[in-house]
Amino acid sequence: MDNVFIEAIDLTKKFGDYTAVDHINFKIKPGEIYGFLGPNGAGKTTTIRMLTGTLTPTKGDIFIQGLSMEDNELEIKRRIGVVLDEPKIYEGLRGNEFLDFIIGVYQLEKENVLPKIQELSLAFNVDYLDDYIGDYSHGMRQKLMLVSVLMRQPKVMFLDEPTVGLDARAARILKELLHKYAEEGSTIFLTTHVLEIAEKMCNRIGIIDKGQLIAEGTLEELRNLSHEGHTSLEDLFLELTGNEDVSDIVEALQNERP
Ligand SMILES: Nc1ncnc2c1ncn2[C@@H]1O[C@H](COP(=O)(O)OP(=O)(O)OP(=O)(O)O)[C@@H](O)[C@H]1O
Repeated sequence: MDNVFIEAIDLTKKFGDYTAVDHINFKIKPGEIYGFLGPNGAGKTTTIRMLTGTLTPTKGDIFIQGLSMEDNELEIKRRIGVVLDEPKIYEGLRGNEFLDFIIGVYQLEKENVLPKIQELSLAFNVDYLDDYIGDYSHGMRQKLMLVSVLMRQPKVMFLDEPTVGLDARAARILKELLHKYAEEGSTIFLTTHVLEIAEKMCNRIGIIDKGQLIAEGTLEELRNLSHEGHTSLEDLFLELTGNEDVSDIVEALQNERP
């Protein structure tokens, strides 16, 4: 168990009669950047919410660094870092007040963490820490959340659509940083529906569709799954999720133009 940082066993979430996540199993090791890929409504956010302890599964187990979520939710929350798609942060605080708050909550040593804040702020062009969060754009909030998580260097990180709202420069910096953290032994679980991101950032990819994990592997392994000989992740993704006939749809839409 000790060489697995994130484990989902038979993970299931039902909302009423609807099964949003359907008996999912995976194991993610230290040093892996695992991309969780799927079309809209496939169950990515629901899965990440269960893995981070904000949503209780209907069935199944979660282990983070060998600790069961059921018995160790608080300790797991202390250890992990989470950046959600729509960061909900205190609008009435200034950026640096929010970071101070996080330093207090996690009882971090200021002298260790302040240089990291400086480094990360420089990397992500976060030069607005004196301003109120309420006045930030989505991308500015996203970058503040990234600073607040990365400054702690958690060994297990969950990022929901991490590049949405980031400009090209910030997205590139994030990619480089995640690779560096993975090389140092951290595990990163990220969701995306941007295939290029999965292709460039992740060393293993799981594809979820209608709540089920329909394929998993390195890009190379996934390519070998293609019956049609697809080599691009985009074509492969469309083949596996049964959405291959998009060209017909696009053509039909073009024909509808006045
Ligand atoms: N609280 C909820 N109550 C009822 N249904 C929900 C709830 N949360 C999610 N769902 C449903 O579960 C399914 C999976 O949603 P989820 O947000 O996990 O998808 P996703 O893969 O993250 O999609 P997207 O890429 O569009 O963000 C959807 O059909 C959604 O409508």
